[in-house]
Amino acid sequence: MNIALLGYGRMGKSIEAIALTRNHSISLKITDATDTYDFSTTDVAIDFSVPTAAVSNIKKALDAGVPVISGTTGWLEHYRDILEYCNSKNGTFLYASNFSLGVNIFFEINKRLSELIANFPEYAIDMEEIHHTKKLDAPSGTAITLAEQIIDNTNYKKWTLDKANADEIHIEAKRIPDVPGTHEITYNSDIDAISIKHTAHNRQGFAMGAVIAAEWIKDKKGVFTMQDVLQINV
Ligand SMILES: NC(=O)C1=CN([C@@H]2O[C@H](COP(=O)(O)OP(=O)(O)OC[C@H]3O[C@@H](n4cnc5c(N)ncnc54)[C@H](OP(=O)(O)O)[C@@H]3O)[C@@H](O)[C@H]2O)C=CC1
Ligand SMILES: O=C(O)C1=N[C@H](C(=O)O)C[C@H](O)C1
Repeated sequence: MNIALLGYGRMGKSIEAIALTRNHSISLKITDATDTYDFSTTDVAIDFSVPTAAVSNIKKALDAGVPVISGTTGWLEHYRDILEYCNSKNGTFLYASNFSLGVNIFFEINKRLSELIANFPEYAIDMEEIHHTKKLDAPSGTAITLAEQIIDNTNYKKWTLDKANADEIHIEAKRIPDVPGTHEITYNSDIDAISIKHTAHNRQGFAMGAVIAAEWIKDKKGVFTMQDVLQINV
């Protein structure tokens, strides 16, 4: 399979390394909006770029009739527009805030734990995410997914980076050099605390997940998620 890399930073390079070990080739590397987007030999495009470039990158791939995967975070206010755009082009699109198998298992645990805790208001929630200092967005896309899952199952109404009201989920976003990605959710009562935590040791899980998603999506039409790819259900 020929893969176009829309964004060739930390993740683009990790994806390239894994794609080559799985006998794929890289057809295109884009690092700037002024680059030439020649998709003529591309089977699937993978966008891991910057929040301000993701929408344009995704649309360019869809315009060329190329299935596109995006892992870029920080652009999700345009997610619905992209779904409509993809459908209007009879195209193929998959976004995930986190492509790693471990985090996708963690998402399912988070959903179940929040369902269980929903009936017990004595537990107050706190969420922490830690990433490297070069990360452009806060909170992380993964933290937003986790918070949205909890909001779907409980009386919490929204998430905030600031001091939270009782019906808000506080997300503490810490930036520490070289940390690939840590997410922890704690439910605290006067009596005890329940915590779940995922720690990425490196970027390999994200990159492997993106390549597996690209292999899976290649001949499909429509809008998909990593749940479709991994079929994890608790
Ligand atoms: N979903 C997931 O599983 C994961 C998502 N991410 C997300 O992926 C994104 C990229 O992360 P990471 O690789 O660490 O970031 P990097 O900053 O290392 O890479 C981003 C790259 O995009 C380039 N770029 C800038 N403008 C454009 C453009 N118009 N088109 C294409 N590329 C462009 C940058 O070039 P330059 O440096 O010259 O500006 C840079 O090389 C982030 O949003 C991050 O949050 C990261 C890990 C996992
Ligand atoms: O920027 C990163 O590095 C990461 N970004 C994603 C996010 O925002 O959740 C996924 C992972 O945590 C690493």
